Amino acid sequence: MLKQALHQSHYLHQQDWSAITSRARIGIASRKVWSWRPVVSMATSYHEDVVLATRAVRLASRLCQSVQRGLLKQETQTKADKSPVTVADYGSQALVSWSLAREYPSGSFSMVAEEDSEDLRTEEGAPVLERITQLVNETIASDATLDVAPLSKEDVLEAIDRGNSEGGSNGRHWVLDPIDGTRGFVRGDQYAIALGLLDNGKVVAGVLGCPNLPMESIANGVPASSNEPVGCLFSASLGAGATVESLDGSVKPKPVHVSSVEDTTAATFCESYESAHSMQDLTANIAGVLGVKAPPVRIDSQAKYGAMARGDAVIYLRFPHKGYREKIWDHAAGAIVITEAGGEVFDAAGEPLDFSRGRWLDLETGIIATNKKLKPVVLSAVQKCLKEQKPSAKH
Ligand SMILES: Nc1ncnc2c1ncn2[C@@H]1O[C@H](COP(=O)(O)O)[C@@H](OP(=O)(O)O)[C@H]1O
Ligand SMILES: [Mg+2]
Ligand SMILES: [Mg+2]
Ligand SMILES: [Mg+2]
Repeated sequence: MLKQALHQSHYLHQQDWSAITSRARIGIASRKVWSWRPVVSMATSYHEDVVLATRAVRLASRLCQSVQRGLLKQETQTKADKSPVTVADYGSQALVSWSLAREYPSGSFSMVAEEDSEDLRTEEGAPVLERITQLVNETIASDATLDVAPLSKEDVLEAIDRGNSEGGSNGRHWVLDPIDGTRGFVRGDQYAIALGLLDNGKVVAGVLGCPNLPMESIANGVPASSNEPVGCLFSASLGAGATVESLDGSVKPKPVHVSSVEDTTAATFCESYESAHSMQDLTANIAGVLGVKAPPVRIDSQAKYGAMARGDAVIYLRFPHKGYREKIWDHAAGAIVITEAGGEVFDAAGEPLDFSRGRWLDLETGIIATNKKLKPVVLSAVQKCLKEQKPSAKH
């Protein structure tokens, strides 16, 4: 009902919207005026949403960086689904949620996010919650632009649980993966803070904070050391293109474009570092059919989408093992960064990903990203290899 009411208010206030200059819109938006937002249309600008998302992702990135620097073993728990979750996953979700929700009138904020507070509300979770609250407050206190009272443990739990929306095809919903690539994070490798925005079921904006991704190309793998700054922030919004800037703000945003390579033998591909997340024998077959010569670039998280958006790799192949269901937060921000950089993200049927169905993505076997020119030939190689796959290894 609430979503329906908000949806209607977008229509009611469309005239107000068009009367306001874009400069004023940004100023007003940051002063918590949201109810007059229009429904998605060609004329809709999501610039101010990107500004808010960027601020939230930068804040969360600082917490993640600080935890990764001093990562202690006891700061990693195992969730029931056997994926690791750290105090940084929770802390990042609490910070992004807190940072965004304070810009909305009470009750009008909706977010679909990976984590929830259930384990933190148990006796065993009490010290973990204590630590998360401390990290969240340290991060807020270190930001000179934020002059607010410290959050209580209850505030932190509430902020985490604001991510419990079911999303769907109506209204606006933020989509958050507070740490994508937790395994990479724990290993000291790549991870991303991935924040997208859905408007009536379509991803309209996205920000990817990649604290360990070098600003220089990783086409030949991630260099062990580099003089270039490390830490990228990719952002995109519908019709406005995609950009990369440094996470610390020292390098200003510049437009990014996917690779224009048209010859698959000159193409490179990327995939998950974790072989449990994608069938690497299948992706090797697909690469073989395409005549790809270079070995795959294997990195964790949606940092792959960011790297691809600036041309570091030409094709992204992801084929989870049988029974795995993809979640929207693992792809929403990355998908818009790629599409706004001129690429395409699709499943094995060639269909774009459908983010309108709730917390899960229902798709036809696998996720593929590449440039528009290569889509048909990559798709045909994918379909050929899937057909030839032994029935036992099939999805
Ligand atoms: N068996 C599996 N198959 C495919 N993806 C999986 C998986 N188990 C976990 N994942 C997802 O893969 C994500 C990491 O992506 P990548 O493989 O590109 O590094 C994880 O995100 P989290 O780390 O946020 O849990 C998780 O959602
Ligand atoms: Mg996880
Ligand atoms: Mg994830
Ligand atoms: Mg995650």
